[in-house]
Amino acid sequence: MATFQIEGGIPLKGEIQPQGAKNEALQILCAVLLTKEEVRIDNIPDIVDVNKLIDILSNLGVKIRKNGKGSYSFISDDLQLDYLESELFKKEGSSLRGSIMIVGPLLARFGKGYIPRPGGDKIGRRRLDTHFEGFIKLGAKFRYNKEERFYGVEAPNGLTGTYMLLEEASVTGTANIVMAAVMAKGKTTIYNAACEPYIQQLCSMLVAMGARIKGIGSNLLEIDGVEELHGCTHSILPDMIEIGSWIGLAAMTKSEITIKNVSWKHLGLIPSTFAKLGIQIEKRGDDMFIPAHRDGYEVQSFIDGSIMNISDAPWPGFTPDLLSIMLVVATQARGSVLIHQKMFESRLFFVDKLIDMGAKIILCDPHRATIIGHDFKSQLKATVMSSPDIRAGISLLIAALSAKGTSTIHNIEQIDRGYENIDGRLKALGAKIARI
Ligand SMILES: CC(=O)N[C@H]1[C@@H](OP(=O)(O)OP(=O)(O)OC[C@H]2O[C@@H](n3ccc(=O)[nH]c3=O)[C@H](O)[C@@H]2O)O[C@H](CO)[C@@H](O)[C@@H]1O
Ligand SMILES: C=C(OP(=O)(O)O)C(=O)O
Repeated sequence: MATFQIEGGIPLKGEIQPQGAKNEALQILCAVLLTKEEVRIDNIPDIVDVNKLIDILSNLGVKIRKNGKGSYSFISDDLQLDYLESELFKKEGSSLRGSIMIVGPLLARFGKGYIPRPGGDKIGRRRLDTHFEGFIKLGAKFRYNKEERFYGVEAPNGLTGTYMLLEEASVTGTANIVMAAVMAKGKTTIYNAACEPYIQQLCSMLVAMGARIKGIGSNLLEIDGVEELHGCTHSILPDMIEIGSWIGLAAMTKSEITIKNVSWKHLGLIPSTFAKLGIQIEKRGDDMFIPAHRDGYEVQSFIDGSIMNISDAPWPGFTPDLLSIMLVVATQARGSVLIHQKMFESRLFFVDKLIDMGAKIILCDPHRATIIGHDFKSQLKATVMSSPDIRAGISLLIAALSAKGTSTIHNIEQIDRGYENIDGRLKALGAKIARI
């Protein structure tokens, strides 16, 4: 278990280039299984979850060539499907959430797909019903081994397009079903599809490979199945959750930071939601400038004067992955705010650690926390903590960077799952952080 030691209270300054998006990379990497031709992907982040998925692809027999930093080519012309029934796959497949998205492409191309219960953050129940109900609608037979928690779908005679209304707009569920449907016979209509930028990117990549998809960007996708898909090149967007993390970090540590090439048009409600906490964000071309908030930042009020409430919703709503960061930033705001995490059940328990550090937080229930900001009149105090999940981890790191004294964060593997060389990049901005 690795650990960070952080000396807090030092304002940072400089430029940061956001990494390629973790959650887009996980979808795009699975899509390489849909063709025997070469697929080149650029801007792949060098993070634990993505590297684990690349290892899974390699063990499946995908030929992988590194072209340079963040750029790989993949050829899936001779896959070893036996690997899917191996003990190694049970271990590797269950170590991240993104592995679930190999099932759709394998089902589409080879008529079978298997997966152990995938890992990822332990932030509440993470059902897979949407994925498997979609595959069943396309004609697959489903089985689940409860003992081994191993899922399987098979369709030896291929899949057939149909209409489906998803129970939830699941992100990985939509990606999986789309990838299964692109080579099904006939037309598939998916209503209540997730439509966030990374799903749009996946669909655009599939179109570049020869798929026929209408409605990209909306929650109604219409897919006309094709016989086969071809190679393509694809570049991954900057990671909007990482961009949000840098905004939060800049505000809470009173740092002046420029985030380069953020791809503004894909950020949705992220900038305006930080503005609700009074955080100033300046658009400079495609860069984002965060001034040093030397006089703090003030929570805005609703028109009727009621207490500010920040909550999540499926895209184009505000992403649940940034609520932990909003919460920590609110601990130093001027004013009070209610953070309501609607989508996940156990993502707010990390506030105990912030309360230990002196933050004023009432955890109302597992979904809601009220934060009474200190307005920097009282600095958080350094402490020893452990990172329970990726976004709580980065939030604790932000708290530690703003706190008085030296903090220790254990279990930083959780942060490494999704943030590339976070300590190196923080040091380049002037932070005092050591990996021990
Ligand atoms: C690898 C990956 O891409 N992970 C992301 C993906 O996870 P993932 O695809 O696993 O998440 P889902 O979209 O399936 O669901 C997330 C949570 O929201 C709930 N839910 C979802 C849709 C809905 O309409 N109503 C609803 O309540 C689900 O029950 C679940 O608790 O999307 C999540 C939601 O943006 C992000 O937090 C994860 O970072
Ligand atoms: C919840 C997240 O990741 P995963 O779905 O991979 O657990 C996240 O990225 O915040």
